[in-house]
Amino acid sequence: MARITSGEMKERLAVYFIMGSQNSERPAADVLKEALDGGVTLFQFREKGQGALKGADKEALARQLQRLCRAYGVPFIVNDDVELALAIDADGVHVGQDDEDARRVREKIGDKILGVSAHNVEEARAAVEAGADYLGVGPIYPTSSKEDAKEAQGPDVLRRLREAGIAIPIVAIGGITAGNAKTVIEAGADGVSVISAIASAPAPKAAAAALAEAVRAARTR
Ligand SMILES: C=C1C=NC(C(F)(F)F)=NC1=N
Ligand SMILES: [Mg+2]
Repeated sequence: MARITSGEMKERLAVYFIMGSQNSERPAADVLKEALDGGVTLFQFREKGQGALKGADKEALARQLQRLCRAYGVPFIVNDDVELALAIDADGVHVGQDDEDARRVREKIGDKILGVSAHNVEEARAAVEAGADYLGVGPIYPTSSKEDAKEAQGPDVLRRLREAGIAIPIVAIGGITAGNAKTVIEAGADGVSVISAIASAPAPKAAAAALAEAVRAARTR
């Protein structure tokens, strides 16, 4: 398997759903199935926070959600936990600035997808050097999904990265909804990533479809 191309990565980043067992009262698999039916293009298993599963329980949930994604042809990304990603042959990993060094992770995962969080031009450049396939940039807006989130940066951080010549696929994260997705795409993001906009929605399928439509409409400008 070769490295994902930049073009395919940008397509996959259109509607990037992220969740774990702590993001919904409902079983994660039920929410994920609805999100996949609604058209999410990429999924990240992020098992964090108060009450997060560990060890065998975490791996069992990961495998269950991975099977669902495989049935829909949607790549399955694991947040933080590189060893879990390798153990279950996930399609990729996402690491933040305080996780394992991106260069080391690239060495461990070979051609799998590598996503890196970046908050500024310096971190973005370092992630590109380390072999990232995409950057997660944000929080763009205030978020309720990440306990230790940094200050919301607004869409301008995306413009600053593009003006600095950062051409790598970028997904915006943090407080994104169907109502503000167009703004972040116009500011330079290739797609949007969400937790609560889908996981906390009364109808996750409709929420995913609305996000997909907002991103599609914004791209055709
Ligand atoms: C902290 C994070 C920042 N960005 C992303 C992603 F959207 F995947 F790029 N995932 C995370 N877990
Ligand atoms: Mg992390």
